[in-house]
Amino acid sequence: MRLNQVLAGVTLTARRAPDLEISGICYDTREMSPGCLFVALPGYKTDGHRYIQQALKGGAAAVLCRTPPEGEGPWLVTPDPRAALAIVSANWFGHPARELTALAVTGTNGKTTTTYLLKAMLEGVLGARVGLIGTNQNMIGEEVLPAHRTTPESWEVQKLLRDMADAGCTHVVMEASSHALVLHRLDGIRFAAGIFTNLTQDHLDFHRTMEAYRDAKGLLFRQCDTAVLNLDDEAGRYYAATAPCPVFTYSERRDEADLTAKNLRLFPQRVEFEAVTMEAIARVKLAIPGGFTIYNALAALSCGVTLGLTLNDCAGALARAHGVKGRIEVVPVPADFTVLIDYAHTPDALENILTTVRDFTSGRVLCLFGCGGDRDRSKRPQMGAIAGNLADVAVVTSDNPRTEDPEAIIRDILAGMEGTPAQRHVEPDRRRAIALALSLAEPGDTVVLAGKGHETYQEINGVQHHLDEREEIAAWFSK
Ligand SMILES: CC(=O)N[C@H]1[C@@H](OP(=O)(O)OP(=O)(O)OC[C@H]2O[C@@H](n3ccc(=O)[nH]c3=O)[C@H](O)[C@@H]2O)O[C@H](CO)[C@@H](O)[C@@H]1O[C@H](C)C(=O)N[C@@H](C)C(=O)N[C@H](CCC(=O)O)C(=O)O
Ligand SMILES: Nc1ncnc2c1ncn2[C@@H]1O[C@H](COP(=O)(O)OP(=O)(O)OP(=O)(O)O)[C@@H](O)[C@H]1O
Ligand SMILES: N[C@H](CCC[C@H](N)C(=O)O)C(=O)O
Ligand SMILES: [Mg+2]
Repeated sequence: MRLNQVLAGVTLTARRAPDLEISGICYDTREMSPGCLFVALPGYKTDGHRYIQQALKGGAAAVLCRTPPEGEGPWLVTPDPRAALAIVSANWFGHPARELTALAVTGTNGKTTTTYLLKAMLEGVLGARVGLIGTNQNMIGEEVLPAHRTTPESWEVQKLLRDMADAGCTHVVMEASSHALVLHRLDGIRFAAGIFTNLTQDHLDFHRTMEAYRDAKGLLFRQCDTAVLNLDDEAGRYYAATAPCPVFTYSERRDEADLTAKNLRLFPQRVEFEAVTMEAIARVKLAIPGGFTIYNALAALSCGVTLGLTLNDCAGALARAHGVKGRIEVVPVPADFTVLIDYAHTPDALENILTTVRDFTSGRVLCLFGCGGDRDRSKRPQMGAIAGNLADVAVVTSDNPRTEDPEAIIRDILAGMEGTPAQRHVEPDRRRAIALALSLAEPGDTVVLAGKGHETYQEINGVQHHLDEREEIAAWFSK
């Protein structure tokens, strides 16, 4: 493709490059191919501008950057290379989002679950082929592709959208992380609906304050036809008052919402309720337990209604939907206690899962958990306090320590557990901690392994070591 075609819509403040042919676009010299346009991204760990000479030596046809390198080029200067990367990527792939009905889900918890409900709903009601982009995996219809982050870099997002459109997908549902919104990974995509689940503490290492975190998520609504908002959440009410697009609201508690849930019934393996709009009432049955599941269902149903589907059809499709890997996943075990794996890695999620489990447990609740390294540290004592107050037995261990000392992370957690009633065990090795938790379980108990959900690895010092909690549970029972 010609460089000028790729640059359409990009603000350029200086240019020392002719209109040459380029073979692709790249933002990392470690994954570069000759002839590409290298986009230098100013980063948090290093700066892509440091790698410009390396990129040129490696055969980059031109460089798009914020500060020009020494020499005559070929280079082009743009004030915000991350924003520019999104535009050139969309140009390269021919704006695939325009060929799809795109839906985005943002919020602290429930994004992955809600995207799966939406996919099941659109497939069930419309018989549509639906793409999915999110934490667990990316999907083109039924085809599964690995995911490395919740929302990939704009180049990867646009490539996935192209592949989806070419494969006959009519819809895409994706998670919009707050990082992605701030870092322009979704720029240039118009969403038919942007769905907000909830806002509670997470990622303060990146956003610094809850207001900044809220505003990051709010960026989504600048590029949506409709904002679908949880009116029971303070941030949801804030967006309802400030979103620059039409709003559709859902709630369990506020009758002024466009869609409400009535007659809620929680069972050990499912939830049931009535979904009510001005026009219709539908009975909803969803085979995922937990009070928070009702909110995820309301989010999906609201989105269906904004797309013009009937509430009844949407409810019918949800009745056939099932749970998501690593989200309140019950692991079958040959014992008279229950073991479940859940992705709760925020204070709010941990509180929700432990409260939910308590309602259906005749014996004790045992909670195994840790906290991720190189992430929001202020979550740690909060999660400690929640486990200490809501579980009967807490097994404190490691999550993904990343580059931090696991013992130091555990100390941060234990600080919040001071004076809480739970019986406490500390075992930094997660494998051994799982065995310990299982050995402590008695008939009627529930063991919750929290934090790693679908993950099948543990990241320690930049290396991903295989660790699948399902395998650990099976190994313990086969001993
Ligand atoms: C905080 C954050 O999001 N960081 C992202 C950001 O990294 P960065 O700005 O720090 O990049 P950097 O390492 O300083 O490098 C700057 C530039 O130099 C380039 N480079 C670097 C080295 C080299 O040898 N050659 C080279 O060209 C890099 O490719 C990059 O373009 O831009 C990079 C390129 O796209 C991303 O890989 C990186 O994601 C990192 C891996 C990450 O862990 N992100 C997490 C926090 C994240 O995005 N999480 C969210 C939310 C999760 C959720 O709640 O669900 C997600 O969407 O997954
Ligand atoms: N609506 C909800 N409200 C509060 N907690 C929830 C909700 N839905 C799910 N959870 C809890 O949060 C955990 C993560 O759920 P899910 O993966 O759907 O969220 P997510 O927003 O995609 O998370 P991430 O940001 O890590 O991708 C679940 O395992 C469960 O404990
Ligand atoms: N998307 C989240 C996932 C956290 C998962 C948890 N297992 C951890 O490592 O903290 C993050 O990157 O913060
Ligand atoms: Mg997710």
